[in-house]
Amino acid sequence: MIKTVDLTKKYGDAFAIRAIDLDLEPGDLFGFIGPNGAGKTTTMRIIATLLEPSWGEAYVCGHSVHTQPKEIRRLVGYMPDFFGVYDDMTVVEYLEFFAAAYRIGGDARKKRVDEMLDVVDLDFKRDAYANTLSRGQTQRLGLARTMLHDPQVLLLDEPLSGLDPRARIEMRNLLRKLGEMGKTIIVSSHILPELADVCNKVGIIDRGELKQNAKVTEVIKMVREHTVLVVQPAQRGQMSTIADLLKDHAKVQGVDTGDDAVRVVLKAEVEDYSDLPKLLIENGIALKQFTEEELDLESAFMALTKGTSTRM
Ligand SMILES: Nc1ncnc2c1ncn2[C@@H]1O[C@H](COP(=O)(O)OP(=O)(O)OP(=O)(O)O)[C@@H](O)[C@H]1O
Repeated sequence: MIKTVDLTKKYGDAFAIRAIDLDLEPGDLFGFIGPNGAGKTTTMRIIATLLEPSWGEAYVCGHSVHTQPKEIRRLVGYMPDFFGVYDDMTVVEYLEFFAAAYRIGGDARKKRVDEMLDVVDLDFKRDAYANTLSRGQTQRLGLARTMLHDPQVLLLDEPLSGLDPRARIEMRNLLRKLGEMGKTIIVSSHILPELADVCNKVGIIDRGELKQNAKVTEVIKMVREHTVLVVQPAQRGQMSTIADLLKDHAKVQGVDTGDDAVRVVLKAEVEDYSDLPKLLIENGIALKQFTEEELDLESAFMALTKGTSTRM
């Protein structure tokens, strides 16, 4: 559905994006994550045919941005990170204005506008002036406008930015709903955890280069250098015995005794650690918990974009 090959944009000597290869299938909800200035907007604007690449290719449904931009524009809806709404228009008038620009006329226009207001849950504001909407409502209005021509592909630039927690949840639910409608969506953010649970794939971009591009669970695995086990005995008094038994084990890099569990950091190359619980049980320890610690997404993101935190 969306494919980019060696996609590159240079401004002077500086690379805004460098050799980006993406391959998204119909129905993918792709989280495009990176710090400010990483190249997310540049990539999306090229796919939307609003910007020409320096070299490389981008295809939407097999159409090339170089040779078939018109076909692509019909298929794509692009929502920029900031857009203005007109002061003197109500929500309905605003959408009807853009529907007219898409040459949707007559009854079809009214029907389409009503459908979009329903999808983004903004019907209750239909007669309100667009400039009186909250940031979350404005984003939803922007999304409705982006979808007026029923694009199969949505490119949404930071739709969650500046939203309060409640509006964020609403927008995430809306993204899920659009995914279920079968749209192929690229949604950008500079915060990985905020998107990870709605997207099926994520790409992490830093300084114009795509660092990781895979399913959410795979990305976490890739950035995880060491497996960490959380070991909790049935009896608290046995924590120090666990630490003593494991600290010099050949597969263990180190142990860290906490309040109610021992964290065991395995050596980087270790994959099979099935002998460790066996060893503990043989030494008379009843285990309440023996699990891999989940790597939180914030740490994963920071590990992948090392040294760029000052640019965020
Ligand atoms: N017109 C331009 N002229 C020169 N440099 C540009 C231009 N547009 C973008 N850049 C540079 O290209 C790089 C990528 O910018 P881009 O806007 O794609 O990043 P981004 O990931 O979308 O960031 P943000 O989250 O801040 O929007 C940045 O270093 C930016 O300064």
